[in-house]
Amino acid sequence: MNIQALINDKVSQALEAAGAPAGSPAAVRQSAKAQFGDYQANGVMGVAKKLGMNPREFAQKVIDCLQLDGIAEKVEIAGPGFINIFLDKAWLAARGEEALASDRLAVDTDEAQTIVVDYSAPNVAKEMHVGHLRSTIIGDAVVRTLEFLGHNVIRANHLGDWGTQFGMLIANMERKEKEGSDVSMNISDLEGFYRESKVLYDEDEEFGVTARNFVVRLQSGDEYCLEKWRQLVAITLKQNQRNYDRLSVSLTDDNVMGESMYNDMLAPVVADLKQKGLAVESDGATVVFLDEYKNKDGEPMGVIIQKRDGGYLYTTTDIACAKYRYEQLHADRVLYFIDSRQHQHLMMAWSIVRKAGYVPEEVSLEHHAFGMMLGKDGRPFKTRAGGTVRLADLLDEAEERANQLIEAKNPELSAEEKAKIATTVAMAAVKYSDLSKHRTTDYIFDWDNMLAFEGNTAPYMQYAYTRVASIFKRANVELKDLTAPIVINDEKEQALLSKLLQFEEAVQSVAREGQPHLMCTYLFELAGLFSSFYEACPILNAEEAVKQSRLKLALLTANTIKKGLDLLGIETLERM
Ligand SMILES: NC(=[NH2+])NCCC[C@H](N)C(=O)O
Repeated sequence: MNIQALINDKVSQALEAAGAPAGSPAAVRQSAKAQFGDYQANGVMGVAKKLGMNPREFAQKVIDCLQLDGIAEKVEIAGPGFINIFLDKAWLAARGEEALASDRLAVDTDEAQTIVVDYSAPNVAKEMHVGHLRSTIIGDAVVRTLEFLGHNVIRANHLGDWGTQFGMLIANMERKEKEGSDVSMNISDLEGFYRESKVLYDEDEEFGVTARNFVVRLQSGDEYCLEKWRQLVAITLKQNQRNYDRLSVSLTDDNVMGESMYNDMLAPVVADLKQKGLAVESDGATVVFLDEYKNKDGEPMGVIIQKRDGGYLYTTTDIACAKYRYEQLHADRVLYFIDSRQHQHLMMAWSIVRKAGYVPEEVSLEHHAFGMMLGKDGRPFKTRAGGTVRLADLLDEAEERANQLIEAKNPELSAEEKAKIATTVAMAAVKYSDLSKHRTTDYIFDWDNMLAFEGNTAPYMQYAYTRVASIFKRANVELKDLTAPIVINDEKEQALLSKLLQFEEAVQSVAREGQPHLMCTYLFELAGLFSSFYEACPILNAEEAVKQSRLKLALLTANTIKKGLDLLGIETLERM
């Protein structure tokens, strides 16, 4: 149950009953401090002002109309006209029992929408690097959350598998074949191969002509070129899959909807935009001028959708792609996890999409932008030699460091167990350190920080889970043995339970805002409240009924942390 939504509804009804215009916002939020209760309604003052009434008097009228019998034990006016709501302990306890009895923690499902999530999107013939890491793991966490809420999620890996670069790659493949050298390669060679092809392209005129010729042939569906292209795509996908598997990211080849997929749509889209009068010829190219974007001379900025040589652009593909996601996939909502430098590109593409009527306004196109990954020195994250960091190397290093950590912490474990813990902690650390930061800011990649057992880190959260779970091991009980009800006697118990019951609100906020850090913050606060509870309220030594009630709170905490981490794509361990 979403308690915030419930209270918000109740306050909205009370507002109306007290004379507020229909639809006046109740603005119910979680209270920031226990002294302000569990929830606070902030909407009253705004409405009172509109009605020309004294806000505190109006707040009293709203409270008189507020029907929270059995739900709240106290409702107060605070400050200039806030309403503070203190939930009833027995009501909370009953909700706790419901959550405990449910394998989805009594979280309601939403009315199912079709939601396309565009994430990961690496490029063919290039190794995945750390820049793709953010998109991949943030997107994955949001996908998991949306599916948990019952949505029909379509994972769209917008692979960079089309474009003029394939001309030079195919030309180089052909060259190598003619030389009789081996062209079967793995991706690490492919990176080198890409660079080699680029040098040839830039420096060898004849090679350049051949390469450009291959581009035209590829785009017109020439089988020889397509075959070579397929080879390049296949090698890339195989290598990417290894990264996805290591990170437990739920992407497979089936989720690839690369740029090439939209190739056949490009000419008709350009023709249609011309016919609608949106696109015009300009210097031989086809351009859409957008009034809402001005260049430095104050003139509308132009977006090229077809070059003079007939080639299409990244933007043309994104226009077609949005159209496809609405028309063919029937998306109700499309989320793009792409770095913030592509913001203007997307806004311009979508502006054209809307003007052309390809996607109606009620279908939201959302750019969930994220910042760059920086090194400790605050500059873009690079290898010591200054190159881009390969994702695979980064994951290797994480494992190495986690190995050392576990070796020092748990030398007594078997080698196998240590390895399992180290891998799990390593992947979790890499993911969590990214997920826990506000997505839009640049983020500083810091090994020591992410592997620390203190603070809002993966090891801390995983350990918090293990610790709570171990209380159970020591008590040697299962849920079915706990026949006594949850009873709240201590304020630490109440604070913990109230937080536990806000899990659904955390899930909803991630689904709505595409910001997994909201879940991380929630779990971190929850773990903190558990620690305070555990310090103040002995469990195993308490008398039987109290012990059982507290064990139930502990179990619900363990279940909630596990589920929350699971929605972030992070594994828990029974022992670490
Ligand atoms: N629909 C999109 N444009 N998705 C994102 C693609 C990201 C692109 N392949 C890159 O590496 O920058």
